[in-house]
Amino acid sequence: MKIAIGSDHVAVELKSVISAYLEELGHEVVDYGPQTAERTDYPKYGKLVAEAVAGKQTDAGILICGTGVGISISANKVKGIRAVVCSEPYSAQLSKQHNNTNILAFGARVVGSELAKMIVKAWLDAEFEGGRHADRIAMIEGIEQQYLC
Ligand SMILES: O=C[C@H](O)[C@H](O)[C@H](O)COP(=O)(O)O
Repeated sequence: MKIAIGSDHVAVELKSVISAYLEELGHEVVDYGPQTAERTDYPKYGKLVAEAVAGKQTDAGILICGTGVGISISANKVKGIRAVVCSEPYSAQLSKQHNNTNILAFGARVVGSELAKMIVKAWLDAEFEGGRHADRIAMIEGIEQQYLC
């Protein structure tokens, strides 16, 4: 898979660890920054990765900030994005199986690198189940049509 990754200043180091892990798993990684730990603003990188995923330049996205909250909220403002913030693998897995999430987020101030890898693996390995869940995604898209231009 081709995977977009982005963070803010808090998570530059964890972004490198996760990028290397993704490459070990055989994925192609596109790094949307930042490249240094100089203080910056997570909405910029949430938007860049969300646009890559929504525009189908990449198959999926991973976003990391201090908590994963701000950067996932930012990504979710882009039409077509279903970003989830997780701090354990179970929610990551179910977010793909039931909610067909296309961006995974987590917090560098919340999870360590080994737990982050487990969360990433659970998310990547899971598959959307469709059926009743597809009906609910269609309902989410209905809300999006109403409120996002
Ligand atoms: O949701 C926001 C993230 O956790 C940010 O990483 C955090 O707010 C950055 O805070 P600071 O600028 O104090 O490092």
